[in-house]
Amino acid sequence: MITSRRMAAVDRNAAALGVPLRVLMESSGNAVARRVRELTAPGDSVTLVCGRGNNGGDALVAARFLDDREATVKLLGRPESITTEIARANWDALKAADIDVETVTDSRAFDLDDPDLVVDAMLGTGITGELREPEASAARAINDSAAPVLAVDVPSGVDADTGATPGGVVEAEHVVTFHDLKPGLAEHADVTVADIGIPEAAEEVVGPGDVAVLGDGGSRKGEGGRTFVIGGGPYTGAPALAAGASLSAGAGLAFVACPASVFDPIAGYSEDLIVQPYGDGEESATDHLEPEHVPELVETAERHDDTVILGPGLGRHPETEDAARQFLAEFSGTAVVDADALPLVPEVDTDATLVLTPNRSELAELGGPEADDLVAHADEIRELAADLGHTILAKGEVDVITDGETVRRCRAGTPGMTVGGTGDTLAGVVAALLARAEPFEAACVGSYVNGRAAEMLDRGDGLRATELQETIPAALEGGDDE
Ligand SMILES: NC(=O)C1=CN([C@@H]2O[C@H](COP(=O)(O)OP(=O)(O)OC[C@H]3O[C@@H](n4cnc5c(N)ncnc54)[C@H](O)[C@@H]3O)[C@@H](O)[C@H]2O)[C@H](O)CC1
Ligand SMILES: [K+]
Repeated sequence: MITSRRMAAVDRNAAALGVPLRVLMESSGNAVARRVRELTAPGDSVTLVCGRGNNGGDALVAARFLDDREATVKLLGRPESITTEIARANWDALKAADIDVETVTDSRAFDLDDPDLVVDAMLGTGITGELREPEASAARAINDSAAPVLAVDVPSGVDADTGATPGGVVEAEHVVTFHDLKPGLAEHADVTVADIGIPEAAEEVVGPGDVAVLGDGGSRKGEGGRTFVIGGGPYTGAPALAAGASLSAGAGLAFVACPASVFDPIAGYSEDLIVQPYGDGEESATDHLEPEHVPELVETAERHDDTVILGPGLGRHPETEDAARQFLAEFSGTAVVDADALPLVPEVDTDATLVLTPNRSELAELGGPEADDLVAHADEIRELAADLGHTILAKGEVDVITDGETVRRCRAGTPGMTVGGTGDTLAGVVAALLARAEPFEAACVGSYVNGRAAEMLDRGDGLRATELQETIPAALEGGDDE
């Protein structure tokens, strides 16, 4: 089952893999023609009623494959009003081949004759709201006719995602749909799912399509969230990189909560970060996170609905580990957990929603496989995510991302990314995306955007993590698709 939003992502990924929509439409049209042939005999009359979008385009292709049937193509509207380039190209191809085509400009004059089969290619996944004219009149004429109907992709009038038919629908005995079943077809009696050659990788490998549809799911696009990094102590660069990258990826504000002893260096890296030291009222400034600091951190993060990043540069002082455990036990918001905080996750019961971003050794410490090739062990990583109840983004040459059910892989990135700090920027990007996407999607797109940001720098071995902050915005815009 596939939603129209996911389908849009997969289409675009397929194009990036060298299989553009025009090629897919050729397969769709071919599949429609095959089904027409199964439902009719040579010489039978078939009327193809075509809308002006790609749903109509599918039937324009099908007509080219139907020379042994009496095919009549009716375009609803003027050829100039065809909305997509590929549908127009297929219209031109029909005309060039001297195949008979009719345009219906007055829907009151829409006449179906009495064909042996009607192909309903008026509207597919591009419909919004109730059927409008001329499609509404044409739908009535199709329903009044005694001819059986084969719908292309979905019966015109139905919402492919919900099955809703707010303004009437073509009553189709048969449906040929593409790639995968649509949720709105679940109740339909005769649905043929046609393989149109979308490569499996378009679904399983994160690509530009995943980035393109981000924010289309009713999420809070444009409202930059707040990132709250709990890190620093023995190291200072890591929390600053994570916070900075989250700003590059759209966070509105980025805070770093750190031990007072490292306030100066962290605050000195960038004027964009808001640095909040803890433990500065003590006799000598704290140099690591301790359990007594935790209640205030939890309270601050929850009060502002911040996305937390727990771990960068935190170190492994036993008191810090206790504090991190306590944070996880008390916090009920959303967090990315990275670095030294990762091994503590399996030890704690938490209500928080977590995205874990382990590298290979941290993955093993979490209880996952010890492996160089993460893809070969994707199933074990999925089981680990299911056991822990959190999303895992396992970092390797190819990243493996899983929510315990679905597994995707991401191969964006460059060999130069093995340099220190790129994991911190990744945590920052994922945290920013968590303000506008579900955890699994934020992890997938975060992995892709961090990798694309490195590819766009084109620095080879001289890559520095600080530089990624400059190309993350463009990578997220999806400009410069592969
Ligand atoms: N996704 C794929 O891999 C493939 C899909 N194919 C087919 O393409 C359609 C979707 O095409 P699209 O151009 O996006 O939309 P439609 O043709 O469904 O409709 C767009 C058209 O309709 C107008 N419109 C919108 N709402 C209404 C309405 N309520 N009443 C009247 N008119 C309406 C809108 O203005 C546009 O002009 C998909 O279903 C597949 O059939 C390709 O085959 C390639 C592979
Ligand atoms: K249709």
